[in-house]
Amino acid sequence: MVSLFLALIIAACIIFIVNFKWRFQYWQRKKLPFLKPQIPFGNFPNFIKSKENLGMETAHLYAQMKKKGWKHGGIYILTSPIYLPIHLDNLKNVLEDDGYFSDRSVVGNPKIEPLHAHLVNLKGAEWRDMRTKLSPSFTAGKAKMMFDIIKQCQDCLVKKVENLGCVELEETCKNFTTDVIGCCAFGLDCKSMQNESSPFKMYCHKALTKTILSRLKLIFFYIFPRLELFLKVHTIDTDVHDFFMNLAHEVIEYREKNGVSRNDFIQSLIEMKKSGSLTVEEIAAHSFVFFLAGFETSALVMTWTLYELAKNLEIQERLRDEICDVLEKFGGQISYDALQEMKYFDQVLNETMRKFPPVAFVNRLCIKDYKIPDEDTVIEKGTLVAISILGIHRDAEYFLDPEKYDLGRFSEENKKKMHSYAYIPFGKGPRSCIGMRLGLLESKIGLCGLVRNFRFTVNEKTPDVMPLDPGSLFCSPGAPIWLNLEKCL
Ligand code: HEM
Repeated sequence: MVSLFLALIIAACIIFIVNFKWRFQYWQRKKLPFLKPQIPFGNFPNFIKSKENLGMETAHLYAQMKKKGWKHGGIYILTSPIYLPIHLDNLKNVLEDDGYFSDRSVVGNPKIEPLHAHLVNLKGAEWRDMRTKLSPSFTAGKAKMMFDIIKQCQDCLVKKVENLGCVELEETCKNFTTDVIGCCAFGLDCKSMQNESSPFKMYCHKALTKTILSRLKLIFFYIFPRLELFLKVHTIDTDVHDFFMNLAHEVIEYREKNGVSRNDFIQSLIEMKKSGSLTVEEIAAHSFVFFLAGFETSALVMTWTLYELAKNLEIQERLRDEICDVLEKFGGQISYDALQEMKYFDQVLNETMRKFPPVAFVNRLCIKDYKIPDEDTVIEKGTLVAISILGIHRDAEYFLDPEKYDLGRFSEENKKKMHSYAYIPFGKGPRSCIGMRLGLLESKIGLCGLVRNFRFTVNEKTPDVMPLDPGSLFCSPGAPIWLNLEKCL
């Protein structure tokens, strides 16, 4: 009996290993160079064991392939094959080729939870129609209209920190971007946003808090999307889902009943509803994506910028001088036009997003068999594709001494020489970031208020070397960044 049991266990182990070995030969069978995977984690052992940030682990894989001189290669997450383009031409083919790679592999199904029916998740024709409908809400003119609302949030931010002496950056910047989203995307009153314990802030926090179990669930259904639909899996807590849905319903009803109109994002969606092109549920979903896609990204741009400015005091001084000089020309008032004149500021933001792209990698799903030009390999329908933005941004071929924070890379002259795919913090091609202008504007307004008013230095509580957070899907700091701040006279 015991020996039968033992034989069964041994047989199960053999089947398990053979199965893995067979699956891990996928790229070999496809004649694509590949990095050796590890049973059972594939090429992401550290991310799955929560020891490394996903974006950073992908960047390491990119660097290994680059070192071997490959133009592209195959990797695996668990047993799922992922195609990783390295050469910028291969990358361009994926990002521009709308007919083969127009979808993302995402977790969260609109048929199960309507709040997921937003641009990041939508696929195929549904995505294309929605992108066309929403694009007019993200023009420079629309961003400009939101300037005053964001400026009020900036005033609150400056007030909040002025007597602190020392701040933890990420939390401070996230508070600001939550205020911006509350006001612009959900039409909340700026005053209500000053309340630290507002239900909006509480639910935003809850929506983003990920337990180990929920992270594993995300990875699992990211790899097996069909199972997610089959099992009708919920990825947003019901109370969070209901809160954001009800909030959108209430704001729309209030504005429609009382004839209230404001220069915010939700207003342009309400106008679309009036013409019959959006439903209330869709408005809720798009406001929600403003939060999901815009909150952490913009907060990270601010966080890493202030961190680098505190470490590079000359750059900080020069930036402050530019801000003060330009504002003097504009009567001391921060305005949309004044911000456009701050060219050194743009260099600072660009270099921050080069070194710390908030979205460190993007993914695509191959929707039709794709033959790689001039090669025998066919990327099969259903294959995941990863683009390592962090890997490209820290590639010494495009950015010499990539760890250095060097604004010269983004001088007018050097920008002209840069390959257009070597710097892609907002992605590229038809699915690139629709909120780019808003994200930049929001970060610039927040930073402008802080740098104009305070001198920042690194506090001793901040570690010398800053890792990335292994628990975050973004390029987030792995430890609290504390800065001292001193009021500028
Ligand atoms: C500085 C801040 C931001 C950065 C660095 C950033 C970066 C990105 C990146 C890398 C993508 C993926 C592009 C791709 O897959 O090729 C993306 C997509 C997206 N972003 Fe942003 N983003 C920022 C701010 C915002 C804001 C404020 C919004 C507000 C609405 C937003 C909304 C979106 C949406 C809706 C998508 C999906 C677009 C589509 O699939 O059609 N982002 N963003």
